[in-house]
Amino acid sequence: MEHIKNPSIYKQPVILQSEDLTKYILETAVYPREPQPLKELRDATESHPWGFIATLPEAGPLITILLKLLNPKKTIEVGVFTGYSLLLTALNIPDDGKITAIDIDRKAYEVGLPVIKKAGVEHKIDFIESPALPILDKLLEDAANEGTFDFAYIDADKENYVNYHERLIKLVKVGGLLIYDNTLWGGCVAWPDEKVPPHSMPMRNAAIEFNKTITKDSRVEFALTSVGDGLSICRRVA
Ligand SMILES: C[S@@+](CC[C@H](N)C(=O)[O-])C[C@H]1O[C@@H](n2cnc3c(N)ncnc32)[C@H](O)[C@@H]1O
Ligand SMILES: O=c1cc(-c2ccc(O)cc2)oc2c(O)c(O)ccc12
Repeated sequence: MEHIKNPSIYKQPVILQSEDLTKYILETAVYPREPQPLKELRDATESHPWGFIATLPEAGPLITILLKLLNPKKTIEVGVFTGYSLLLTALNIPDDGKITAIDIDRKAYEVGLPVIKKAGVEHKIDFIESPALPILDKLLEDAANEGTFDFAYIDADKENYVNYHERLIKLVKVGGLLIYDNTLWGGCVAWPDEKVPPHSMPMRNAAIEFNKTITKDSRVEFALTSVGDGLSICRRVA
């Protein structure tokens, strides 16, 4: 992750503003039911200097239920890192389901890859090492790709969420889901500017802009949930 210069400044408060409540949820309802491969991948990620940017395990059960309901055959992920959300998806789609997984950092993906292989789901994954926008644009050059994805998970550079949405809304079918992570940015979205640490401003402002854009977007139903670091769940309706 050479593009982020100082990891410590990115650490943020927990969304629930209560360490106790977060601990309660994790210990009561998340860790006891977390599939072993996901636990292993989380352990492998702990030694990574950027380990804290992985999708929070609190988000796992909700995403799992949505995937089970949707039973997606064709999915796309923007922002893989070591693969927590990727493995979660791979474990919860059918055996012939496919995930196009895009990230600029193959090294981080390789941290989780042995766990993904051991879990027997690597055959579902097509990992592409690249910035995501040109890949999405390339997919859209072929009209046959429009409306073919059942599910998209977006957890990359927050400043590009609006740009990802404009492309993914065309790639995901009507009835399909798009889930965006970090859309409450540690709660900072609700704070006055002067309370927000300067290093948090760009991503906090990007989250505010994204939430405003999606609220106005009549092509989706939209639930902004305080799960994990804020999960925006969008269902394409038009
Ligand atoms: C927060 S992490 C993803 C976490 C992942 N979903 C998980 O569960 O561990 C963000 C990832 O986005 C990637 N990224 C940043 N900018 C990107 C871009 N323009 N295109 C593709 N990936 C990008 C980073 O390399 C990083 O691995
Ligand atoms: O602290 C972060 C930083 C990111 C991040 C920064 C720059 C990029 O190009 C991509 C991602 O992402 C995070 C994240 O997804 C998270 O759940 C917590 C913290 C951070």
